[in-house]
Amino acid sequence: MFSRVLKPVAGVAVQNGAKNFSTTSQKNFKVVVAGAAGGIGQPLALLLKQNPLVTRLALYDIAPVTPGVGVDLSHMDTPAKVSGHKGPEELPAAIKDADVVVIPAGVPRKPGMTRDDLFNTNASIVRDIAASIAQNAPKAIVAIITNPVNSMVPIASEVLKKAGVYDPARVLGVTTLDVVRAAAFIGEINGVDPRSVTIPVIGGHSGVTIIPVLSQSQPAVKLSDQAKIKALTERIQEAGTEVVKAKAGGGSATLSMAYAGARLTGSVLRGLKGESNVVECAYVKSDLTEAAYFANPVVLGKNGVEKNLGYGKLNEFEQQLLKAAIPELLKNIKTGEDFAKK
Ligand SMILES: NC(=O)C1=CN([C@@H]2O[C@H](COP(=O)(O)OP(=O)(O)OC[C@H]3O[C@@H](n4cnc5c(N)ncnc54)[C@H](O)[C@@H]3O)[C@@H](O)[C@H]2O)C=CC1
Ligand SMILES: O=C([O-])CC(=O)C(=O)O
Repeated sequence: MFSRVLKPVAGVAVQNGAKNFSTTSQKNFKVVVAGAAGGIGQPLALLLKQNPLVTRLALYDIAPVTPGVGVDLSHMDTPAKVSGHKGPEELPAAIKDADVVVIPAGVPRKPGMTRDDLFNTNASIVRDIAASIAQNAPKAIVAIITNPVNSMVPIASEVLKKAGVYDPARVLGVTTLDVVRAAAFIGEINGVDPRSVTIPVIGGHSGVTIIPVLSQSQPAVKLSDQAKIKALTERIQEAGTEVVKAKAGGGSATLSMAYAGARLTGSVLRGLKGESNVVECAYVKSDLTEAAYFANPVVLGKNGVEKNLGYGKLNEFEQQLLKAAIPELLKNIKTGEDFAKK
């Protein structure tokens, strides 16, 4: 069951979950990457192949190269057994008995597009993968990278609900890249190792729904005036677009996303293994605000989301950001739910 949602607490610290992969694995985990041949999928698989908690790594994609990506990774001298699965007929075998399914399947943005512009293509991709999870690994933790995340998580949740296997503690939208970026930028400003920065980013994963809670940064952000805080906030909100523009038609963030996805997956596995105090921001089923799904720090445990830590105290500027985010989130969630209910 989804754990009770706690009242927002002040000054929530977000651990840098990827830093310490355990070397004494107490359990063997099967992880599936759905969309494994893509810009995110391949480096994500490369990173997961190095995680000692992963003993089976199943790569799924519709691209013909997928089995070859599997063969390539299988030559690495790390324990995880790799399998490659190509096309919908091989989806059930890929998903079967998975502990975690990470989904970066779907199209990325090109300059001038919003994440919402990806909805029409990506909605059915996520729906079909979720349907296979319902049949073949109903207890798996599902981590959705595919955009628009704000709408894809409601789609997967509705599909699992229809199949009678929905557990809100097991469906996460991956917002880790927002946290990673916020820490990178703050590290640069403060002149410290970004891995020593803890910063919650709450709300969702697009434009105004991305709310970096800079007032809770540890260490405090060394910016003197509000105009600079506003500019940093906007940079974090638009960081995805910064990459899309820089790649000039060649796609969106892939390598930093693979890093962030491997960190989130590693944290999910550490929670499943029974490690305590594993905290990450993720976009989850929520009753903290009007929005039925909301991102903020959560504790990951043996059944997925063990505890929702809330979003703590927001200053006046951050409260305004939250106010701006909610209508957009409500719209994105409705779009996803309406699609899934069709
Ligand atoms: N949550 C986040 O922070 C981020 C999300 N993204 C999103 O991740 C998604 C993937 O991005 P990239 O890897 O750059 O795209 P990509 O185009 O390089 O790779 C996508 C892969 O999905 C595969 N695919 C397409 N339809 C499929 C299906 N029905 N079943 C299985 N696989 C299928 C393609 O064959 C391709 O290999 C995009 O929607 C992008 O917007 C990207 C960056 C950050
Ligand atoms: O911006 C995009 O389209 C990809 C993405 O979600 C990100 O980089 O945050």
